[in-house]
Amino acid sequence: MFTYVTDVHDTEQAIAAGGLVPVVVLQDAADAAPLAEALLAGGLRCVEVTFRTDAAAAAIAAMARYPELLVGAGTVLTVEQAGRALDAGARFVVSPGFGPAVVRQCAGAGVPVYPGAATATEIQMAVDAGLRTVKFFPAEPLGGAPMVQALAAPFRDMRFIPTGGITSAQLPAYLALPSVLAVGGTWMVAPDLLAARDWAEVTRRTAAAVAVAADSRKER
Ligand SMILES: O=C(O)C(=O)C[C@H](O)[C@H](O)COP(=O)(O)O
Repeated sequence: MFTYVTDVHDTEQAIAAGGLVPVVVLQDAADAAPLAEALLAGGLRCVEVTFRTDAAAAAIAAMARYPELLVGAGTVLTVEQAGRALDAGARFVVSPGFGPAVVRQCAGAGVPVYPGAATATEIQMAVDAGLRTVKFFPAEPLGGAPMVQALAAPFRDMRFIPTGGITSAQLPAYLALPSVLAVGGTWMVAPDLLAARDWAEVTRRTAAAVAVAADSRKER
């Protein structure tokens, strides 16, 4: 349980605590507050709001008002987006690939940044940049948990947030790996649920995922 995150280490601990990063695409920032409450009711205290829509910055600002929720920004492709994310109160930043300018900007601001990495070369770029956690994207098409395990072998200090094509069914295989910090995905916050404002179903899927994640961790 945490109420306030002060540095990179605390942020990673907070993300690792639930083992899940719901990846949200919000069309309307007015939905941010009910969504935050639905996730919290499901037992999750972390969310990634993607810059796939114009509502992202306002949604991050609305969710950042919940002190028990760790709110990050996703799909951050440019320094302009990163700046808006940080101004809105994002406490971590995620990108689909490795963007040196975004990584430098976040590191300079002291905000944890998790760039996407799909190959050993990209992981080595993250090592060069002084990072110790990357998003592994797109996880399922790239080979899933066995691929993470294979990549983790030479990168002993690297932690991974596999994301892309994952649902509850694949969660245990990923979370059984000590190198996996958390698993990201949209299945708890699927676009059809958000469009229908079906917050009860978001809470139900979140609670189910939280339970699977907790069980999977016991296997480590
Ligand atoms: O937007 C980004 O920055 C991305 O890198 C892509 C998302 O993480 C995936 O789209 C996750 O979505 P699912 O595969 O539905 O779980």
